[in-house]
Amino acid sequence: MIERIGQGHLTGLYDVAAVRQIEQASFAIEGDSFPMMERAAYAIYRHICHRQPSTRPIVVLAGGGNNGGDGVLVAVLLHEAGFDVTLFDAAKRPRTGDALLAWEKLRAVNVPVQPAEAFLAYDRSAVVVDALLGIGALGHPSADFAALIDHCNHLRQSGGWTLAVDVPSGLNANTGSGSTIIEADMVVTFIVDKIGLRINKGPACCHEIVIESLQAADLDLPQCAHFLARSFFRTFQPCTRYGDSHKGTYGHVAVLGGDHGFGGAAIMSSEAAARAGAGTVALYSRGVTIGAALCRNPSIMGFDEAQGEPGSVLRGNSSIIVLGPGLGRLEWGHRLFDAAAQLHCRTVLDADGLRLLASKHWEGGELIITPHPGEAAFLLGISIDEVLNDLISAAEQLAQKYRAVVILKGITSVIAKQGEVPVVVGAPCPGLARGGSGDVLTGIVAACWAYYQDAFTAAVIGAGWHNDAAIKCAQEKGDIGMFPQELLMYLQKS
Ligand SMILES: NC(=O)C1=CN([C@@H]2O[C@H](COP(=O)(O)OP(=O)(O)OC[C@H]3O[C@@H](n4cnc5c(N)ncnc54)[C@H](OP(=O)(O)O)[C@@H]3O)[C@@H](O)[C@H]2O)[C@@H](O)CC1
Ligand SMILES: Nc1ncnc2c1ncn2[C@@H]1O[C@H](COP(=O)(O)OP(=O)(O)O)[C@@H](O)[C@H]1O
Ligand SMILES: [K+]
Repeated sequence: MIERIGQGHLTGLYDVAAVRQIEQASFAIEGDSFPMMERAAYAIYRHICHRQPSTRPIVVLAGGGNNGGDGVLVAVLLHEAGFDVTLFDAAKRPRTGDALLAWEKLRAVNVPVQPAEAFLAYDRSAVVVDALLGIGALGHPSADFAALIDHCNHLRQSGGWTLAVDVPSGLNANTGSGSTIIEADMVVTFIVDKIGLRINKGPACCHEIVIESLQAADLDLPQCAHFLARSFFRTFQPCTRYGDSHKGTYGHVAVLGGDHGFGGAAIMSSEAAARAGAGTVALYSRGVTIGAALCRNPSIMGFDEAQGEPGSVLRGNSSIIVLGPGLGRLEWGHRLFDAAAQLHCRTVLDADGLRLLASKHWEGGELIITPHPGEAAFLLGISIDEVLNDLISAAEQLAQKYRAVVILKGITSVIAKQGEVPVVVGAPCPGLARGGSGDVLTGIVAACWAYYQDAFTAAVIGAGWHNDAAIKCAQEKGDIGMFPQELLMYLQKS
């Protein structure tokens, strides 16, 4: 189902081990490894000519490995083309292999070279080519490399432009983690798209990613995940409606929650379900919350405890329940959680619902759970760092442990289900980094579930749609100016 909806928009994300396998196969076929480094350098050179054809000076930061070797060859090409290029040499030991061959070429054409430390005093507005560390980096950058990275980021803040070769230095290409990382306007990554560029801190450091396959061998290796690019939503409008339809066609969403003090969460979730196209939406909450919800959105149905049991807000077994936003962890929340489980309906579980899930056994309907890394750590009994250092595995473990479809939320979100390749969706949107964004997500996902029926499809489309609408909203209102519920007005903007 996902493949059908993705229609070629789902691309593979690979880890370093896979890249190394492809690399070795390619070298064996070609009988030499240096031509691939030359193709890598030429690809970078082309992108610089295309994107920065100005007379700005160009700085190449080159480490001692093959990532640095790429940078060295880029410097040669730029120098020969008449650019004002200086290479800062950060190698700590004599180069070997292809990196040495590259260095010999550089020496033959007299590219200006300075020691890496001199870069720390460099203050011109330049194009910086980051070729310090690539997929061979181990652990955090050494202190001297971290200083170079910090200075590069400082220059960028003052008007510079940074292109990262293969991977922004300091970013772990497998986990997307790192302490001091190059912020790259453009990352030209080689052979395949790498998982670390798309999760955790990766997306915030890679403002644009270009993949250059370098004519590498075409091996059929397992992907860590698929990536659903934002461009998907340029041509795909989720939850479109049909002429031959009625409200029942688009399903019923029942939001249970909104204890005293947290009513807004349940209101936002129900409003999101309605705006994302659910045929009917009901809210079961405290009386005061119902009053406020109906003032904002009279199209939803509101029921408080005095009017009956939680089950009274359902419309048959096909209803989708949202449980968690504003649920609280007091007796009221516990009771609602237990009552919701008894209803055996498909359930989107978030926030306090997840905290209760960790301590109670869920015997209710099929689940989509939407933890952020803190909640994921709690659910798995591990630390947040352990979750962040392997988001894909954390999402997969959650899917297995709770027999659920999982949306592990973050700057990008990882969607996992047992037996499926996980999908990464989204792009950075700092405007979403505020209370309520997750509540809005639950409502959108519930409406998608009612529409698409398949939980994994609903989770992928719902999470991507939420992110896409938020980015459009932020473009008009600004990251500080946007409220989570306002993104709902952008669910249908192209
Ligand atoms: N795949 C391909 O087919 C192609 C690959 N290509 C390119 O090769 C790149 C991979 O090259 P690679 O394997 O030489 O590793 P690389 O990233 O340069 O790192 C090793 C160097 O970093 C250093 N170093 C490590 N950790 C460090 C730390 N924490 N802090 C500081 N320093 C640290 C380490 O130093 P050492 O430990 O030796 O002192 C050594 O000098 C790949 O990303 C792509 O750009 C292209 O040519 C196209 C074809
Ligand atoms: N910087 C960011 N870039 C992109 N998405 C973000 C960012 N910060 C938060 N989000 C998204 O916003 C939502 C936040 O959810 P959550 O932390 O549960 O918020 P709350 O519980 O307060 O509603 C998630 O969907 C997450 O993916
Ligand atoms: K790099």
